[in-house]
Amino acid sequence: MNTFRTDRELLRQWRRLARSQFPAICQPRPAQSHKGTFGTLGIIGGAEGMAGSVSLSAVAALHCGCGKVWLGFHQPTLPLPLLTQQPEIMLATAEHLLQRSDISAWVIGCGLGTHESAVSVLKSCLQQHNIVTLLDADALNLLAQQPDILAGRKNKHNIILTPHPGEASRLLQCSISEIQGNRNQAVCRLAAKYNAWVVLKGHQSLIASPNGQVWQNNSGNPGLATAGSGDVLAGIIGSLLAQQIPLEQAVYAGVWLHGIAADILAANEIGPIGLCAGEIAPAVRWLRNRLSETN
Ligand SMILES: NC(=O)C1=CN([C@@H]2O[C@H](COP(=O)(O)OP(=O)(O)OC[C@H]3O[C@@H](n4cnc5c(N)ncnc54)[C@H](O)[C@@H]3O)[C@@H](O)[C@H]2O)[C@@H](O)CC1
Ligand SMILES: Nc1ncnc2c1ncn2[C@@H]1O[C@H](COP(=O)(O)OP(=O)(O)O)[C@@H](O)[C@H]1O
Repeated sequence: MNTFRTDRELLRQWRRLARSQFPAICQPRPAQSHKGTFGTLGIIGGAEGMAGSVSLSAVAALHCGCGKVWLGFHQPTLPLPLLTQQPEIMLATAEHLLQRSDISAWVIGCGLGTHESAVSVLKSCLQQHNIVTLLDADALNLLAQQPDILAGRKNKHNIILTPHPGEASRLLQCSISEIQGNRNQAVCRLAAKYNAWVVLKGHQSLIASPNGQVWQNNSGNPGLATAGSGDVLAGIIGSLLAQQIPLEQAVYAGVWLHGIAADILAANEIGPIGLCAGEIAPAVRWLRNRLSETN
């Protein structure tokens, strides 16, 4: 199941790059490890009609190696079909999940919606918990509408924003063409405005640190331009954060793994045309295991 053909030299190059730039994701699992060793990711979003978005994030997070995943749906009752699709994932309402104190990292926003009730869920997440938190999709749309949402937050350097150009244009109140016309400047402006880590997604995603250092990712292909692919990225980065991979490496490596997975899939005749977001996770799992092999 899910074995991918890859050119040996290419795999050697990926190993070299990963071991030099993000060594923490290349470590084999210690023999004495248990599920608690690899952290618990809490994912909040999935309002009515959008349960698929957080489900994609959660499945990707498990395939990327975190120990446990909790899904908190922004719905009064749980969407039951998901229970059978991936029974490893633990389910709760957003309200209940936010009461837990055993979460190692949060991802919030995929399919969250932008109603008033979503604002209070986002505020609770940011204010009750001071651990590393990734904001995507509707969490970014809410932040664009209410920039003071982050105001009560003690530590903003453990906040990661992952806008696509449309979300970036809302956050900076400018046009998408202005963002795309100078992506480097846009990602720096976002990092400075919110004093946070920012991934400006798209072809050659850019990552800016809160102090304005920019890194460009070169993996990936237009197969990733498909519904839910950003939700998968959020799950991958969240998974690495939950595993206590240092924040900088988790963000860089998450973006890189997501892109290489799409390249592996395309080389195996899965896309780029018609690649589905749910197909990315098994390729990420395969790749992480190849990177941690000793030869
Ligand atoms: N299965 C599911 O439940 C899915 C739920 N999703 C969720 O649906 C919600 C809304 O997503 P929508 O796609 O409707 O809204 P978006 O805000 O993502 O996109 C709306 C518009 O923004 C612009 N835009 C988006 N990406 C762009 C880019 N890369 N470059 C230039 N312009 C761009 C386009 O004009 C686009 O029509 C989010 O919360 C998201 O997480 C989506 O991720 C898709 C899958
Ligand atoms: N042409 C492309 N080349 C490389 N990566 C792409 C391309 N188009 C989209 N992507 C990647 O796919 C993901 C899309 O995310 P997003 O727009 O948030 O999707 P969704 O909201 O449907 O989940 C991002 O990680 C982005 O960098």
